[in-house]
Order: sequence, then C-alpha cells, then structure tokens
Amino acid sequence: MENIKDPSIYRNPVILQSEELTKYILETAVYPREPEPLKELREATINHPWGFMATLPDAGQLMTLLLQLLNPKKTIEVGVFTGYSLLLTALNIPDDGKITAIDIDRKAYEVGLPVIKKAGVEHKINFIESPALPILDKLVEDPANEGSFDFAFIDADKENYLNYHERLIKLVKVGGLLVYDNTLWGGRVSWPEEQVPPHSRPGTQAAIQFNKTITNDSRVQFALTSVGDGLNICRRIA
Ligand SMILES: C[S@@+](CC[C@H](N)C(=O)[O-])C[C@H]1O[C@@H](n2cnc3c(N)ncnc32)[C@H](O)[C@@H]1O
Ligand SMILES: O=c1cc(-c2ccc(O)cc2)oc2c(O)c(O)ccc12
Repeated sequence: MENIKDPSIYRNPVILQSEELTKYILETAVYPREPEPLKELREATINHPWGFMATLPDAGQLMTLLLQLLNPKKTIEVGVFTGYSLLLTALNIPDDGKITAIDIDRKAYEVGLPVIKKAGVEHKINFIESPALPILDKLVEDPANEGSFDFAFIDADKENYLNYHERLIKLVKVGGLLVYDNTLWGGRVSWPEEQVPPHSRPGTQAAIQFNKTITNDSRVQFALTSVGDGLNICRRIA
C-alpha cells in the first residue's frame, strides 16, 4: 500500500501543475496495475540519493503500452540508473528479445539487478558500462546494425539528446520507436528564463532545443506527451 501522505511518491516537480490530479492518476490507474517486480525496484530506489531520477511509473505505464503494441525484439536504452525502465522493457519483450543498455554508472544498475534477476529477465540484457556516445558511434559504424533496432529509450544526459538522436535514427528501423524522457523538464520549458533556477537552465535549454529540432525533423512522426516528465515519442518514418 502506498503512503499517500508521502509527497515523494508523486513527481517533483509536477508537470500537470496539480498535485491532486497527479495523485488521482497514480492511485487509480498506475499503482494498481504496476507489476510487482517494478514496484519492488521502485521501492529499492527510493533511498538512493538520486532516486528522483528514476523513470516515473506513469511514464512507465505508457512505455509498457507502446512495447506491447510494437512487440520489439531488439531494443536499446541510454540511461539505465537502477533499472526501472530497463526492467519494464525486459518484462515486455519476448524471451529471446535483447536489450543493449548503456550507462556510465554500474553501481546504480547493481541496486536493481537483484530484482531483475528475481524477475527472470537478466538474460535479455546486455549492460554496457560506458559513456553512450562512443558505443552508439561503434554501433553505427557496423552496417549490420543499420535499422536493426525496433525500440530505443533515451533517458541520460539531456544535453546529448540531439547527438543520440542522430545516431539512433540510423540504428532504429523505419516504423520503430525512439522514446525520449524529460522533454518537458518539470514544465520549465515553458517558464520565462529568469524564473528557471540557474542549475536547471542547461537541462531546460536542451529540452527546448530538442523538441524544436524534432518538430522540424521530417524523418519522424512524433507526439510530445505530458506523461511523467514529458515523453517525446518519435516513430521513424524515413
Ligand atoms: C535519469 S537516469 C536514468 C533513469 C532510468 N531510465 C530509470 O528508469 O531509472 C540517467 C542515467 O544516465 C546516466 N548517464 C549520464 N550521462 C551518461 C552518458 N554520457 N552516457 C551514458 N549514461 C549516462 C546516469 O549515470 C544515470 O544513471
Ligand atoms: O534532476 C535530474 C537530472 C538528470 C540528469 C542530469 C544529468 C545527467 O547526466 C543525467 C541525468 O535526470 C533527471 C531525470 O531523468 C528525471 O526523470 C528527473 C530528474 C533528473
């Protein structure tokens, strides 16, 4: 049972600008249908000093729906942290499906790993401890990887999203999905710049520039959704 008095179970900051609506969505639609392993991993992450970075469960629910619709066999994730989005992906691809998961922080991944193992999906995961860009460059170098991925989830350093996009658009097949997290950055994309706290300005600028570039990118069809911290869902069309 969730402790509904504990504001940390809701997102901070609140994209919807209404804590009541956020609480309604999480309590009526998200938590009751959240698979047990994901709940367990989320709880294992709560006390991590950077626990606020984990993919939000409502965003996870939408990702689950997309994965079920797409039925991807080969996926890639940039930004794993303790593995909430990774575990949900592993739970929603076939038993012989494969996820290439990249993060610079193996220690954080190891927080969630026991839950991943217990869920019986570790064999689907190839975790690579590295900055993402050189790994993506290596993948792009090999023509066999071109258009070979069905699904990509990107949730790492926001300032590199456009660099990741230029690589991933080549790796994901036409008809495949590229899902980018934090593209509304706590709603700050719409704030007057002087009201954005200085430490948050690089992330805000990165999200603004990213969304603008995607809007002008004819290789994708997309939806900028206000779920979680803002998922920009792109489908490669060319
Ligand atoms: C927001 S967290 C990812 C959250 C994760 N998707 C989840 O469901 O919990 C961002 C992660 O990106 C990783 N990261 C930051 N810069 C990176 C880089 N250049 N290459 C790879 N990973 C990076 C961080 O170590 C961190 O674990
Ligand atoms: O507050 C954050 C910060 C990040 C972040 C910052 C720098 C990096 O190199 C990677 C990630 O990511 C976040 C995130 O994904 C989230 O959902 C909430 C907050 C933050």
